Amino acid sequence: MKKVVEVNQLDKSYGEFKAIEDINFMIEENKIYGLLGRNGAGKTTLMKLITAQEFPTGGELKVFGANPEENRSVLSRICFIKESQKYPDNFSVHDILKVSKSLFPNWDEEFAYSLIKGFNLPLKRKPKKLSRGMHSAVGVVIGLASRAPLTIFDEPYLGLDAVSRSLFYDKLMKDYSEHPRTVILSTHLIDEVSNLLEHILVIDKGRLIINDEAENLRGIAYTVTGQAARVEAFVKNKEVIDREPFGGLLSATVIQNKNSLDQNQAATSGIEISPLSLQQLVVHLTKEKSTREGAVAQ
Ligand SMILES: Nc1ncnc2c1ncn2[C@@H]1O[C@H](COP(=O)(O)OP(=O)(O)OP(=O)(O)O)[C@@H](O)[C@H]1O
Repeated sequence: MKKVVEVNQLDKSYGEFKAIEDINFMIEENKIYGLLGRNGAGKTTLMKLITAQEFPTGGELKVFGANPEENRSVLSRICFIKESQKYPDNFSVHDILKVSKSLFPNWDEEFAYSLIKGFNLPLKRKPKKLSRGMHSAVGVVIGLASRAPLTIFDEPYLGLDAVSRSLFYDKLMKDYSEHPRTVILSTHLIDEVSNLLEHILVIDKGRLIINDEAENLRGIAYTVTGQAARVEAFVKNKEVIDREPFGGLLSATVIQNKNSLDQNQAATSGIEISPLSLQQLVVHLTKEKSTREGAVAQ
């Protein structure tokens, strides 16, 4: 297993404010990572550190085994598509593709133009004249066609409609299976992409609170719903991360493997057990009243 990114005790402060605090993780080659968290959690800051657009104030960061700062051999292997990516005003979409081709050694011209067609992008139009969704689609095309060994998408689809987002996910999956590479996808549309993601990193207030395989997370939390007293009895001694009462009913969210939940007891008490989606799990773990920081980080 090759390490693409290694982060040890990483800190990034802006003056007194700690945007990233004591983060440790590793990104392996040829996997799709989801970088998730609330607004202002520190996701973009972390991506900027990895791509050497910002510099750490503490700790160690290695990308492809080296410090990425002003390191051409590292940076030439990265494609970072940012939310609201900027392009020169006088460039047409065609010009942007031409420059991209010269920047990315693995660029696939044919793939790029097939994506342009798929997203209905007008080649001669300048960025200022593109709709918001079209503007995002240009970034998506570059990110995919770059085939960069480390491709990072930071909320790449502002304004992209559901059809175009679905096209993005399909193309990403298909191309990734034919040309494996490492992808980091930061998004708030977690349910939409949860099937694509193989490993999940969740940041909350600058700290890493989840670092786990998506598969493991799919089975760690359940919602238990039923008559309030029976639910309370059922969840006694279990780790409850949320309680939502309504009328005489209670919906409690527990962190527990379903296999170790007593299905018979649930059935006889008229309790329903349903798995929490990745999005619900992230919401539960990062909402304000949560005091679970660090609880599930490895
Ligand atoms: N240059 C800067 N100077 C001061 N504070 C900054 C700077 N850049 C980012 N921050 C702060 O660092 C924190 C993390 O910001 P960041 O952009 O990394 O969040 P994010 O997780 O990407 O959020 P979003 O989901 O809203 O894009 C925020 O509080 C932000 O205001």
